[in-house]
Amino acid sequence: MQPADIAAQDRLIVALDLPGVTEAEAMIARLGDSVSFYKIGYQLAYAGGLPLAQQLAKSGKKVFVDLKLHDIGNTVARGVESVAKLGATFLTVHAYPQTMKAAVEARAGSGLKILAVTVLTSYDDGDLHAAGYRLNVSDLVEARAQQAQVLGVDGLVSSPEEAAALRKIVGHQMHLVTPGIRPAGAATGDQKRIMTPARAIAAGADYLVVGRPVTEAADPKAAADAIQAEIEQALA
Ligand SMILES: O=c1ccn([C@@H]2O[C@H](COP(=O)(O)O)[C@@H](O)[C@H]2O)c(=O)[nH]1
Repeated sequence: MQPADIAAQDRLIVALDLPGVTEAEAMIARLGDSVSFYKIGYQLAYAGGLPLAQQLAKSGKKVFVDLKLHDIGNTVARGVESVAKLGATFLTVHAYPQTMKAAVEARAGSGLKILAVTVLTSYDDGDLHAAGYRLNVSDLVEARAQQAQVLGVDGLVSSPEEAAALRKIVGHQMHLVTPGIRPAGAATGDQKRIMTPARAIAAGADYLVVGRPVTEAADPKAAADAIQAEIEQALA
């Protein structure tokens, strides 16, 4: 799907980083029609969130299963086959060649799209060097994007800070999905490479992943509506 084909409302993906299914269902009910795309990550997946993912997909919402898989190829492939049965739209794997290759082969014939996590948005150059990498963030993101493209991965997860450079490398053939989104004045938390929703869209991001600025807002629906309005304005 080309970016022009993505409905504006689907560009906001709300991360349901909540303790359980009861809390997640309450948040989904509060957000109502304001949000059409949800992300289920570690916290909720390990607390019964995968059946909820299936239920959400059946109800017409789009679902991003953010499990950031990374293991030997066979294990990744079998995990991808299981997630493909949930009806989810996106599944993340870490951007290591063996992992990406196994995931892409295993999702063939299903509607599931594989996203490769390039460099986590909570990392800066110092964090990468502390982890033993010689490359800085932008060089590693770009190198991994090139490998992902060659391997047929469907999309990339990066900070919006890298979106413009990634567009030049991968064109419009891959989805650019960007966490690290902070509306002006929002708390940064543990994110290090951040942008506002408007700047992320202007930089070329297709999808914006937003968790705490929505789920921890006093009025989550109003927070989501404000981000949707910012996205629409940036697209106009
Ligand atoms: O590089 C990455 C990859 C994934 N994430 C996930 O996105 C959300 C962001 O939540 P906020 O509360 O808006 O910070 C969260 O679920 C992460 O696991 C990411 O932040 N960075």
